[in-house]
Amino acid sequence: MDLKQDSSESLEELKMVEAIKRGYFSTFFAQLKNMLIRNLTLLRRYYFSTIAQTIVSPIVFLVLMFALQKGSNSVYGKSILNPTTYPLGPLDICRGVTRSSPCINLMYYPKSEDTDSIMQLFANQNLERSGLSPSSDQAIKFEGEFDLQIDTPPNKMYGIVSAPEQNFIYNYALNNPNTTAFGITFDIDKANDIYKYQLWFNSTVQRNDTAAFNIRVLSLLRGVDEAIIGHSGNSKADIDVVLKDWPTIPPRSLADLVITSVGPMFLFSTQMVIFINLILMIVTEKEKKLRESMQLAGLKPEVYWLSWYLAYSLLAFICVLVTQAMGYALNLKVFRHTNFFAMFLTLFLFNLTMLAAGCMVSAIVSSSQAAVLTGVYIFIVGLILMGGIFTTISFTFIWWEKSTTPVIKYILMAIPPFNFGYIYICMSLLSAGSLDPITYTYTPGPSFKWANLYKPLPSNYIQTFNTDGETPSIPSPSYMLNVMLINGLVYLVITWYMDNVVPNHYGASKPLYFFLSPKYWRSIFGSSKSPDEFSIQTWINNLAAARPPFSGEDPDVTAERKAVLDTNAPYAVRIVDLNKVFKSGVFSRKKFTAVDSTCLGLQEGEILALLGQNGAGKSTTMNILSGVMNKTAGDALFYGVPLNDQRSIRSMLGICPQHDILFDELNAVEHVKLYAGLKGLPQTEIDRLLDEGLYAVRLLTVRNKPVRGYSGGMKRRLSVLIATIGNPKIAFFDEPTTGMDPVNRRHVWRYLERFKRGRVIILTSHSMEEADVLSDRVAVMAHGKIRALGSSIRLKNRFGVGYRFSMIASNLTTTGYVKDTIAQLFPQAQLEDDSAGALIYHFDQEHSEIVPEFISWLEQNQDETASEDTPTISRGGSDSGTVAQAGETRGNKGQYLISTWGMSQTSLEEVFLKLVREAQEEQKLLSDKKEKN
Ligand SMILES: Nc1ncnc2c1ncn2[C@@H]1O[C@H](COP(=O)(O)OP(=O)(O)OP(=O)(O)O)[C@@H](O)[C@H]1O
Repeated sequence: MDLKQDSSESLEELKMVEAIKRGYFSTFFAQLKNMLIRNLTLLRRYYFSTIAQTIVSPIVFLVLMFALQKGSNSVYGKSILNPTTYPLGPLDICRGVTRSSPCINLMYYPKSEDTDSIMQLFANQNLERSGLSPSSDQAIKFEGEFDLQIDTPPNKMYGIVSAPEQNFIYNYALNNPNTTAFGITFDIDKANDIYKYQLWFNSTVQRNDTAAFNIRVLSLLRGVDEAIIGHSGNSKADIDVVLKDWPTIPPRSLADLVITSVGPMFLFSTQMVIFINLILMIVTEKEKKLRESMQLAGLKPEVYWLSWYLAYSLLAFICVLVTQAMGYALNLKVFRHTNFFAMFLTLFLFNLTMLAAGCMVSAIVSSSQAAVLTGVYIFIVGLILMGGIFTTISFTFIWWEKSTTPVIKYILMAIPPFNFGYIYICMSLLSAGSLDPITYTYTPGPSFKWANLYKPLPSNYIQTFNTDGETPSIPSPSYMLNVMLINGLVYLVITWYMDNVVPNHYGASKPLYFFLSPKYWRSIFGSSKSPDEFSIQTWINNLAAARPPFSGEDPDVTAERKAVLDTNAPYAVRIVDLNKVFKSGVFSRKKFTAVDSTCLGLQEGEILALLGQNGAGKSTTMNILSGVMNKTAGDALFYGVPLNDQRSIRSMLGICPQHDILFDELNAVEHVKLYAGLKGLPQTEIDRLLDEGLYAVRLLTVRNKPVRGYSGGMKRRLSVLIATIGNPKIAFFDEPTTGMDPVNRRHVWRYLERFKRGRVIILTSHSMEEADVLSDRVAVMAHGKIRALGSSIRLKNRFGVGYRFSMIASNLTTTGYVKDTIAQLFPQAQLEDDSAGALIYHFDQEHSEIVPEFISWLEQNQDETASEDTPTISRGGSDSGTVAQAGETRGNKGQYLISTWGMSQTSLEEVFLKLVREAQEEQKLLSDKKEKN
């Protein structure tokens, strides 16, 4: 070993050891620096999510907050220049537990001459003030005695009655809640003109509006004070009033107030799990190219969407039923007292609409990371929106108030959660009851019937902020159901549009106005031009841009270029002047040609191997031909069908992509059934595939194992089998045997060899052996151009480096003699190697006629006995085509100059390397020239 090199390597090692031995903190900071660089690079690469997290997030939520504040300000921010006047009128008659149930207006104690007189006076003045006749039902009359027991609720409307004892008023109100509007206990010192009384009112009574600050209490106070003054005759009488609330006991039934106000938020959240999952499933399939793969197998996009939509609708259906069952089980009033079908329709339609919204998002978003992010965004925004709007019932109806700009209402109605929340609140108010937020008055709900869907909520349930006293004209729940239906339909239309115009993984998309093109509709409804109507000549004429041969182009490639333009040539596949130009970056104007004017004609039963170094343009060519990538120029004709008629072409294509596109959770049998089903194969053919097909690619024993447990080679074999399902007329195999062991590779070769009959196959490979064994013709690509084309033999003959002979001299002393003799007899032979008696000679291709003569010379000079135990030397690559070997019995022996010899012809690999080297030199010259200019 070289000492110098040895010592420098040791030095390097020492430095590394030193570096590793650095202190904890220096290592810590060095690692931190590297990880920070990595993380920031990742954040830059995932710019979509980075922008969403840092910029979009605060903007969206603050705008939302701002909008809610603006909505609220539009109510509270109004100046009230003409405030409403509230004249202090008479005391209205009481209302019982419900509006029409019996009640007592006023109960007083003690019963005495004074109190009777005061109450009588009060009744008279009140009647006068109310303008009612004494016989009116609305008049509050002085009745004196009260004829009911403490535990008997009133059976009619009582006016002013006296209580039989001190605690009667208190106990009666306690035993019969919400039946007595007011109570008064007097403490009168007539001698000194001191009139004290305690006024009982009920701050929780339903509908009686008797809270301390209520106008009814004021009316009563004023009336009683007037009566006292009238009774005493002294306007300066000392009147002292104490207000006291009734005792309260909890009502027998409480409103599900929390469920009313937060119900929309919670039911929205229940649905969002399904919504986010739908987006994730569809986008993940897009990201993994699984959808593309199924579409290549003939799956119609509309079927794809519908299949997901229906599958998730089923989940939504179950989710809604479980929600309702839980509502019943938990005895929630909003579920129990709402018509089952009305609730089901509302929940299910909301789910369907949200699923349509999910499809729309999936059509726009391309990565699973962005999908989750978008789903979570929608969830949070929806939650805030629902929290902001529906937790205060008045906000539900504010949008229909005259003072609210109608445009806000229309914007909100474009969002399904808003429409759902509105319907839910209507149901809830009628079924779960409601509580007046100002008076804390509970209103029980009568229940929500099917007919209520078609009627706006009764005005007494509508809570508003408005100050003009007008009840807003709100829509019926069925109107909002229709709006939700329209939401869903609009989302589905946007899904269809976006699915067509948003570029797929390979950057292919339709123009923004695609739906205006009759060609699009023809392709959907299957009336594309039949091959008979199609004129190849016209097609070729339209491709007038077909380029002239490149300077220095190989004559075989040029000949092919001409041949594909010949309409009489019996090609099943014609590729004419195919081009693909990529932009170097999103914002870059630099362009890069990945496929450069490719022309190829393929006949039925032919396998063409596309060879080329990494990045030569093989996969790009395959992707364009498969229709997943848009071409920049040129075209291809498959059995008379042009490339843009993808629906027709896909029915005759079989594709094995470079990277396995398989469903991890499905096994081989399920894959075969899926793709066979998409191709519409009969059951007998599916059964045949499951037996013979899986056997041919050696997957029979693992056919029921999920693909996630397959080795790389197994996955590849399954991909090969899938590409052959449905007897495609044309099949593309992009590196079909990569990662396979030699045994399985041979099984696949045998399978493809049988499969090629009556079809056209294009395969790419990095295995020269594969190309040699399988292909009828080989096309070598470099820098997007086809450099050489022809059978493997032809390429070897045309581009081969000739023949190589290796030999070992019979002993070391004869080596010099052998060399001299060969130099003298065969001056064309070039000595390539000479070490320890082993000689390697090389004949150029143009001297191939001398080769037989040289072989015969070697045979004559070989020591037969020595050859038996001397290993044969063969050079020229593992796949070299050795045509002769030493050790055979020969006739006339010469001087026995050599003990053994071997010969090899140029391998395809050498041809390939030579062509690639030439292409690289050419490319370098070209770029040097560009740089100089
Ligand atoms: N979507 C794309 N955007 C930009 N450049 C691309 C895109 N796809 C491929 N390329 C570029 O086009 C060139 C050809 O790529 P292609 O995948 O066709 O090569 P290949 O011959 O199949 O290579 P390999 O043997 O490694 O699969 C490469 O330089 C590649 O970087």
